[in-house]
Amino acid sequence: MSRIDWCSSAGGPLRGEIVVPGDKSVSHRALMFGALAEGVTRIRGFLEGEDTRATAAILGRLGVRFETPAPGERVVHGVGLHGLRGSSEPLDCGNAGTGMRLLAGLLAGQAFDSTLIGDESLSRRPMRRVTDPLGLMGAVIDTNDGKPPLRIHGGKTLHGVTYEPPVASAQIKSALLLAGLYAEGFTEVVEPHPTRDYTESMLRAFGWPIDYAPGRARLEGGHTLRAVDVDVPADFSSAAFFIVAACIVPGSELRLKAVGLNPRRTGLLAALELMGADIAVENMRSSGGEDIGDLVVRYAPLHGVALPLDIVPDMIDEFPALFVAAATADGMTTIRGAAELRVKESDRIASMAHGLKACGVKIDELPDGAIIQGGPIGGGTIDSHGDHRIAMSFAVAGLLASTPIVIGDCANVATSFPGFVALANGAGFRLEAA
Ligand SMILES: O=C(O)C1=C[C@@H](OP(=O)(O)O)[C@@H](O)[C@H](O)C1
Ligand SMILES: C=C(OP(=O)(O)O)C(=O)O
Repeated sequence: MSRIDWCSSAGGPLRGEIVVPGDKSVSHRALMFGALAEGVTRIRGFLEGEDTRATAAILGRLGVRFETPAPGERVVHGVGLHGLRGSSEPLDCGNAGTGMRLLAGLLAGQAFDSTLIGDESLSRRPMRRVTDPLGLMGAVIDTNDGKPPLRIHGGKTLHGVTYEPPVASAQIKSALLLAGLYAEGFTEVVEPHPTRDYTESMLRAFGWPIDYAPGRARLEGGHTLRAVDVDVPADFSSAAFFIVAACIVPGSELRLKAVGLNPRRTGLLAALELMGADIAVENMRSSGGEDIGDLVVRYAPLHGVALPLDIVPDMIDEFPALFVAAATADGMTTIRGAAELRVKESDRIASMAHGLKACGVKIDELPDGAIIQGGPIGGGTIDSHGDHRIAMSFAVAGLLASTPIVIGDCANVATSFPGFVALANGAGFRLEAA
């Protein structure tokens, strides 16, 4: 990947209507369930990001045929639960933790061996959180001291377990449920806090019997998946950068259309409302069992808060953007209970703290969060640490900075948000190549 640096200058207000790209979590899962189903699955609104394309490429190596009638569309020719064929080559998940952890569960139940690899960032991320419980089900997976590559031994008989993950993680839950499709008996996951339930809802839509309620999911192996079309909503996590931008730049009024509003994703709205934001949800409707709606975000002065612990898992990918909102708010914001941020594409607490300090913001790192003193933001040169969400968050900070913010290493934005720069500049950002 060639290096890309950005320069974000004071801009705005943010005006007009935008549609952000399709949801990453839903796109990964639609590919996987479409591949394992009997019949043809049509996906609309598919995220053309590097993470989801890596998952499609892996499934292609395993014998699944895809068509791309137009950008954002995929036709998946399902091979059935036992129709994948092995690949002697390593399967490259790129930057995607979701891709690797879900595929680990899916591949643990196959008759063939597989090796999952990832880029430098993914190769540093913890995998025991999935390989240990998959091991309890009878899977055999070798790791590099708990990190990728994952060498998954095929031909193992899996059996269902009841598992209580130590951290709230939809990736852990989903890996176990995917392995559970191939296991004898029942697989049950009981979570410390409910996480996004796309795996459960999509399994049901594809005809697999599953019992689930927030925080609990249970299924039995040995059924069949039947192809069904999937409409992917716009990704709330991508919308988050524009939501925060419109909240903090005076004079803004921005409509984000048809955004996925799964309640396990929208903690940022609750956090910003506590801080004084003016965000309205309009045209709320249901599509494929998911809530979607338009968000109308108007500028309002924000004030600092002590973030309630129970909304943390519902906004786990939105913290870098929230750090920026807190840095511009009046007063102090305290974030706790978010240690998971340290094991994302970068250590997001450290990345945000270093970057905000470089822009003159007073921020104290905590092991599981930060204390941020809001006030004016200065310019500076910061490093995204190759993390898409850090890069886009500092692009938002640049809107209010007294001098430009130069953001290093932004190519990874293409993993989750292709077209970010053009969409941002169309809405009022002043973002250019540095
Ligand atoms: O299941 C998913 O699609 C995801 C789950 C979350 O990770 P964890 O399961 O590690 O919390 C999130 O951070 C990631 O971007 C997508
Ligand atoms: C954490 C993220 O993704 P993943 O775990 O799939 O790499 C993210 O997109 O913020």
